[in-house]
Amino acid sequence: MRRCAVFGTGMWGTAMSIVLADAGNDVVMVGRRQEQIAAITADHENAEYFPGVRLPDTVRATTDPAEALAGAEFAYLSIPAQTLRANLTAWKDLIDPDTVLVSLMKGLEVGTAKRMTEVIREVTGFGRERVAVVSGPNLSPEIARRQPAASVVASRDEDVALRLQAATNGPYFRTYTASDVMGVELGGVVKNVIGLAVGIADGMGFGDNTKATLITRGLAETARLGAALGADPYTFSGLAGLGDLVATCASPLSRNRSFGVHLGRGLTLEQAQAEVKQTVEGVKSCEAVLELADRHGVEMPISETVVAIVHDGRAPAEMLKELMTRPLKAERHGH
Ligand SMILES: NC(=O)C1=CN([C@@H]2O[C@H](COP(=O)(O)OP(=O)(O)OC[C@H]3O[C@@H](n4cnc5c(N)ncnc54)[C@H](O)[C@@H]3O)[C@@H](O)[C@H]2O)C=CC1
Ligand SMILES: O=C(CO)COP(=O)(O)O
Repeated sequence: MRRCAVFGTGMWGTAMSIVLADAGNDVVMVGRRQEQIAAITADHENAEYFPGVRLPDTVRATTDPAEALAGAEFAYLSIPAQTLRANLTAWKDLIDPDTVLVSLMKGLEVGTAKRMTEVIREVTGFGRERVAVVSGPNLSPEIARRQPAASVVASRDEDVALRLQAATNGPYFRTYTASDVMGVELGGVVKNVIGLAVGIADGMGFGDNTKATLITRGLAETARLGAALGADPYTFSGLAGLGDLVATCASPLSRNRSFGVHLGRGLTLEQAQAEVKQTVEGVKSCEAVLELADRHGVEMPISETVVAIVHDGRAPAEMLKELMTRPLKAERHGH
């Protein structure tokens, strides 16, 4: 039986562990809190996140990264993006020479604006055949309850993508391979920022026309950034682009969208943070997205609006007015 390590015992690490076990893998989760780890192994439940959802018997947990990594074919990383560099620096010498690192994260590193696979390669020195990403419309509460969904497994190495597809595909989780690692990652990162924007609009009391406009123009600015960086534009109409954007912007289960709703209703950043306790990647990553856009001369007006509201304390109503009164232009693909 194939061994998979999953770093992170939060919502997505737990849901992916269920997927991997149901797909026939032996799964070892790595967490930090002893009592949570013990409960996952003994009670087969991660009650903090998914009470009543039974984890398969082939899932166990440890606080010891070396134990989880021993013999692991794939190590999935599901921790907050801003903690990846420090954690991986501590773990890298424990990784077997054949293990492939798989990012499940949807954030950019603040300060460097690097994607997670870039951070992984920089910290470990691994070649591209040892790094991959999984991303798609995968709200963890639905996946943990085994509702059907699909996702993209991307690696620059075709053999790795196929092996990862085989390992990750299961009865209710259908995986598609891709080679456009950058596009798949950018889709997952920027959809969180657009999810915040849609949430803000919702919190301000606007309806579906406003939200559809933000989703569509949000996808346009995502694709514009991707094209400038060298990603495949078609990736953004796939599961890791449009698919994830729709799931996030439509669902009350999305933390990014919910966070936006609080801001739209007039809560401050701190008040919204107190309401949404789990990782909300868009809050930090939106600044890094803009940095990347600036570096490449790409206009991202919705992301700019989100940064202004989230980080500069600008009023949502004032920012919306600015967004609506930008210079008029033609709607063309890639613009
Ligand atoms: N929840 C979801 O539906 C999905 C989440 N993701 C991505 O997965 C990543 C993780 O998100 P979630 O599991 O939802 O977040 P979460 O907040 O539920 O869990 C985060 C986990 O990381 C751990 N953690 C926090 N700080 C840490 C640190 N400094 N060092 C080591 N571990 C630390 C926490 O203890 C927790 O186990 C994010 O990048 C998110 O965008 C991707 C797809 C779906
Ligand atoms: O990435 C996700 C769904 O694909 C989860 O979105 P949130 O992080 O906004 O909850």
